[in-house]
Amino acid sequence: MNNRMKLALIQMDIHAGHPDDNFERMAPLLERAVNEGDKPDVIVVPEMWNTGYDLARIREIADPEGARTIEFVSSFSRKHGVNVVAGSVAASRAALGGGVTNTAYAFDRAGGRIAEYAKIHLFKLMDEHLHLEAGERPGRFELEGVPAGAMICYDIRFPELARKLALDGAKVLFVPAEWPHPRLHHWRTLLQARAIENQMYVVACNRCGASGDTQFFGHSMVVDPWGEIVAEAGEEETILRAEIDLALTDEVRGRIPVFADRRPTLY
Ligand SMILES: O=C(O)CCC(=O)C(=O)O
Repeated sequence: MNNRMKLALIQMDIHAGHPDDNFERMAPLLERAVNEGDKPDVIVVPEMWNTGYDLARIREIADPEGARTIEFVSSFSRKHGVNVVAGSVAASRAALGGGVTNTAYAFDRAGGRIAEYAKIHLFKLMDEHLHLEAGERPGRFELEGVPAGAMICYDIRFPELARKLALDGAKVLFVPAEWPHPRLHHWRTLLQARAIENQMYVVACNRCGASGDTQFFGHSMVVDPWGEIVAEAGEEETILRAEIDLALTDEVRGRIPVFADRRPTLY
């Protein structure tokens, strides 16, 4: 992959409460991502794409131990030799007495699972805390030698978590989301802020469409370490493509030495 990384972000609609439908929708979108245009190095998909936010039925419809998702995405990655940051899915856990986590996975080109992290901050405005179990570990991983991190949706409101991932070396932050109207300005501003303050790429894949009264605006985005928007989708279902140059992270970190200038003993 050298320093360049080709990205394909699948900004898809999700049918809340219907995992079979969502697996059926995801399959052709993944195929399009690798077969149309330049083959990407990394595909990224949104948050909770298997179930959507049918939280009242989440224990019933979640993927037991993430097994279906793992098999589905891993075999796709292996077949096409592509990395996939597999968004997040609702996964039920026998170890949590059937409790459900909002879990992100990543797979390498050989289909190997290289990351697993569950959303740490549950979003009370949508009652997540009443139905889901919170994750306990940050999502730091390596993607073909590139230090990376993942933060799911609401987690991006917590700059300490992004900073921790950056201090642990992350140069690219992947953000799977289901971020709705009317908070488009929060979404765009927070993604740019996390990129600027941590001098890293932010690759954010949001869903589009509607669930009940909630409208999701899409606007999946790739932001560079200088805070410039490299690519941004509109509100429709689409595959957003971008190519990033990871050398820019070191260059920007050299230009304004934020990490060297930190004074953590004071805060
Ligand atoms: O923080 C927000 O405004 C949106 C968060 C959200 O929708 C989520 O975490 O699912």
